[in-house]
Amino acid sequence: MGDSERFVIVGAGMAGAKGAEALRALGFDGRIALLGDEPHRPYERPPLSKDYLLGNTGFDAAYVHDEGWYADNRVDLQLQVSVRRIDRSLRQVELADGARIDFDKLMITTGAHPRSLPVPGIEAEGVLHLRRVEDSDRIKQALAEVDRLVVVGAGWIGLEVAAAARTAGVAVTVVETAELPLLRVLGPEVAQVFADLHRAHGVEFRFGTAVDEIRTSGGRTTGVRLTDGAEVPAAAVLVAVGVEPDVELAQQAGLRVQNGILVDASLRTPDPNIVAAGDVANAFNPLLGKQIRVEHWANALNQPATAAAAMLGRDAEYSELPYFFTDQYAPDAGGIGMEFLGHVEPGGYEQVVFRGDVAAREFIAFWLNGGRVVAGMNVNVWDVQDQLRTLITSGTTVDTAALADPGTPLNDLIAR
Ligand SMILES: Cc1cc2nc3c(=O)[nH]c(=O)nc-3n(C[C@H](O)[C@H](O)[C@H](O)COP(=O)(O)OP(=O)(O)OC[C@H]3O[C@@H](n4cnc5c(N)ncnc54)[C@H](O)[C@@H]3O)c2cc1C
Repeated sequence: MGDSERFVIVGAGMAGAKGAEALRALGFDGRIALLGDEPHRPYERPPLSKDYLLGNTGFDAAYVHDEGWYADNRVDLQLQVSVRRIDRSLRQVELADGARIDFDKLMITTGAHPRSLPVPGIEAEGVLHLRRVEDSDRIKQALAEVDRLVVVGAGWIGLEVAAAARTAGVAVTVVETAELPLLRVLGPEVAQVFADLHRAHGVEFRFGTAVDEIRTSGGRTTGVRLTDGAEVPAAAVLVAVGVEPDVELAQQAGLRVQNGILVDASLRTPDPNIVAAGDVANAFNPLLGKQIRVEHWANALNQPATAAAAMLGRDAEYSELPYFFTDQYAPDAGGIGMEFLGHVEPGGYEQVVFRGDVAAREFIAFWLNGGRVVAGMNVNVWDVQDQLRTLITSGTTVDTAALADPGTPLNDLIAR
């Protein structure tokens, strides 16, 4: 490893910034170029659907590093720079303007973008998506102007924006093809908790139906028509139907792509000079024993350290359980803060056990498979993540009555 080596990171979001940080923390002394197509230095996206959207925090609070950090750490941060090609044989990336940058090792952290909806009217003014700070600003402005927001998709982002809109006094209709919000990720038992939460705050759900057409007048949206024939008038429509990983560069470079860039547990692609991390990476997780692409903040925070180690030729594996958090409505207004740890497949668990008061939204839910806890979610209950992690990774067969009993410390359930 010489001083003249140049490592390039494509994608200046959370994972890219953490990748640069990890390289320096691991002692890499060569050149680092961090290339991003947004006009801002790397920032965190969770506030964009929560406190930033609500105006409770400014954009400054979202930056991953302060402005001076990049120069202090000799990270050549290049913004508004779009990489259009990776040339593996020459070990160069080509920018949109044709300029080329050599690399010895490359980390791809291009993230993901919102999935579009293939319906007429999708291009109309007032149809919104949410990924970047500019999107959040547009939604904030819409919430100040419209009486009703239609949210298409009852996933995490759709629900968080629904909560922000209700908090801002805007009427909300959520359209969802499934029969409950978050059904695919949580299953019906816990999905019901989120349906109840939002109904209690005045959200109207249209389940079991999809958007057929976005209605427009003079190029502006006037609402949606649903596949069941119903119409919902609204001057703003948020399309929140999931994201797609930004894999084009990898695909064009001949790397293996399948729901993200396929990488091993060390986050290596089959090309020894290229690794991937964050939302774009479909990595083998040794704890789960399978490939998984995780679209969550903690993954973008932690995975790059393993990718950086791989760039430096060191042995490291990323074997964290997926972790996710959300905040919906203020805690003093009957809202929830929750953390989720583990992984549940649709239909891939046998039972959900609740501990605590579900009606009061203060509980822990445990998903069990084969008598073992495979995932857990603490809702308005804190400081249990370490115990949950140990419970899941220990593979202990648990007594469900004791699991449901708040009087039994979680640690007592873990086989020693
Ligand atoms: C509104 C919102 C709320 C969220 N809330 C939560 C939450 O509450 N909890 C949670 O766990 N997770 C949450 N997430 C998910 C979390 O933010 C993501 O997992 C995380 O941002 C992924 O980071 P990343 O660096 O992998 O990708 P990104 O953040 O997408 O960054 C990738 C960057 O690469 C750039 N890029 C792409 N292609 C190129 C190219 N060819 N050339 C140059 N640059 C390129 C992109 O423009 C982008 O800036 C939320 C996400 C959003 C959008």
